Amino acid sequence: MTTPAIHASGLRKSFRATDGTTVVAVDDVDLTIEPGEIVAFLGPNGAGKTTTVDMLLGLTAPDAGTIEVYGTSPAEAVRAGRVSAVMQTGGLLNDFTVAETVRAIAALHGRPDRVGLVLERTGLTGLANRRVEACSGGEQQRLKFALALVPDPDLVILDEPTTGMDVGARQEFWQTMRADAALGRTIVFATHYLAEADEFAERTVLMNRGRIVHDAATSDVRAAYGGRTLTFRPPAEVVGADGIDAAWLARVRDALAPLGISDLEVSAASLEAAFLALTQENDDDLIGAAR
Ligand SMILES: Nc1ncnc2c1ncn2[C@@H]1O[C@H](COP(=O)(O)OP(=O)(O)OP(=O)(O)O)[C@@H](O)[C@H]1O
Repeated sequence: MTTPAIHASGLRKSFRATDGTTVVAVDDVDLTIEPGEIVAFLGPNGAGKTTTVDMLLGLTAPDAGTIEVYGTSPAEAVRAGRVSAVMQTGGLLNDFTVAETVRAIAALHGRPDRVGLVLERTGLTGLANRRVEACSGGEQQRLKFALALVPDPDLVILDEPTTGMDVGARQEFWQTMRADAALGRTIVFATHYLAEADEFAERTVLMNRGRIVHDAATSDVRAAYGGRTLTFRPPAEVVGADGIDAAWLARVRDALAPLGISDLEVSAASLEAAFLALTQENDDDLIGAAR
């Protein structure tokens, strides 16, 4: 049996808020991730994604529960170079160039041989001599990803890596990630963006209020909860500038009526519908935050 990349059981973490109340950030989370999986942690603000990621990386100690990363403690796995992270904020020195940054981290890891390769993998070779402060937000995140790849880790954990990027930069970032994941690395990422889970992750772990409310193949999440909506493509000749020809739609409704179908709506099934359904079951109040 292979050792799981991550095996966490009964994880709990609470914080004391400034008003003296206790916030349960992570509440009894069990999670096993096998080597080679690509997993999205999806959830609204405050769901507990970052706290979970911090515990997986050994940055925060759980109040209760156990975590093993490749059969050892998270801190040991990080020290051994088996796990790397791309965090939301900070971590880069503005005065360094891209290449100097990668060289400095490679020296720390004793892997100067990896500099050229990781620059190339992350599409940064052409920007090697650009100062960090002159790089766009997307380029800086790619640089962080390059740094994470220096020790050639088995597992990369990314905490909302594309926050603040425009659509183009996000796509570029994920293209880089996708190319790397194809080489067999295990990837776990936290995101607010449903589209990112949908496009990139084979498995989606949906968190809300510190708990895992759903954990399944991303396609199953959609099928189970968003799949109630019927969609189809009408023939081109009935679609005009104002939408679908009303008479044609009426014929469709008449044809479906004998099948017991009513209130037919033409709208795309989406992971968003699944997400809203799942978090609604868990807590109505947080739906606004998820949008
Ligand atoms: N250091 C801390 N002190 C007090 N409360 C905290 C601390 N860290 C997290 N929390 C609280 O724990 C809960 C979970 O936060 P966490 O950052 O893990 O959620 P998240 O899903 O990553 O949210 P976001 O998407 O907004 O980053 C929130 O209510 C947050 O306010």
